Amino acid sequence: MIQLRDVTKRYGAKTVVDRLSFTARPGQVTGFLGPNGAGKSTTMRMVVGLDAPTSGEALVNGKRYAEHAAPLQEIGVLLEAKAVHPGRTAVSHLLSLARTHGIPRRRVDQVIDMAGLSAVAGKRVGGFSLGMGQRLGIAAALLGDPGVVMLDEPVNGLDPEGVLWVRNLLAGLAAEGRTVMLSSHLMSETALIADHLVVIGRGRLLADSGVDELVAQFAGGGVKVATGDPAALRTVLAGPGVTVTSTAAEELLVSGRSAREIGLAAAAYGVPLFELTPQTVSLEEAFMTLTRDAVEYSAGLPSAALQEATR
Ligand SMILES: Nc1ncnc2c1ncn2[C@@H]1O[C@H](COP(=O)(O)OP(=O)(O)OP(=O)(O)O)[C@@H](O)[C@H]1O
Repeated sequence: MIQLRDVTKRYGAKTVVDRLSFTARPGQVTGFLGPNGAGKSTTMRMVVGLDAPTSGEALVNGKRYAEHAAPLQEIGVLLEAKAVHPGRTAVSHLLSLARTHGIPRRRVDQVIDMAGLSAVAGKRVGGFSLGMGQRLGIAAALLGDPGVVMLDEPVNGLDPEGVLWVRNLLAGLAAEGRTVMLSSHLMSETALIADHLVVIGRGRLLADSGVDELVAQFAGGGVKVATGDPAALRTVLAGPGVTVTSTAAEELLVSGRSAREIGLAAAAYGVPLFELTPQTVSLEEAFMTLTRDAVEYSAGLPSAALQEATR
């Protein structure tokens, strides 16, 4: 489990993480989302003790990272811009990591296999593509067979096959009861991988809920109904909490009734329907709505953040 409790991080006068609290739970993949500069990497660095919170605490399985006797066996991480000596081979890199943490050689072979790196295990890392480098980083994160896995932008630079591989791998790790957290700035992609989403903007928590709930929250766009008799349907549906607007000659937009309720009411009164479509917004639209005031720079008009910074 990863727990953030009221964590604030300031660099000089700039608050990068602002009283952030959330929990990434075992058995789930938690997507950690936010636009560029939202504070995701800083938060992850605090979880593994690479940065210290100004206030609050970041805990891994109930303890601060440094308090664990064998942290690599507790939490495996992939952080951006991970330094691997380019002259080393994949296997020598993993072996040296394993040796310093008392991990047996056979585990190195296992993670090389899991990461699909067997064919290039003896090749120098300097010649690796971005995707192979990501796979090596993920292999290193899994080396200690940790109960918690935290990956910063793991699908960055991966081709579709690589993205699918990460998705299956993380789902498998969560199914084994591990805590899995990954960061991204792409909500639609993350929603396919994650069960739970934590969204931040300018260091603040904007959403912390299941993927389905978050989608439902933003899907409140009503139901589009096409009918041969709009006037009759309006009469049939009229009632408290129901709003009906006309969008075209034979088309209505209904709020306050589900597609099922509308269909049943129309059938009961013999009103013909040609279409019944719940209006949903795309996840990317939902994400932009959520983070609109929290992006550091947006195309065209300066965002609130930029105006503040230049004030
Ligand atoms: N050491 C530092 N000193 C000063 N400011 C910093 C430092 N590290 C990060 N920041 C600032 O903190 C903010 C959050 O950065 P962070 O890298 O955590 O965001 P992020 O959500 O991971 O963004 P991205 O998706 O672009 O990687 C940015 O404005 C960044 O410039």
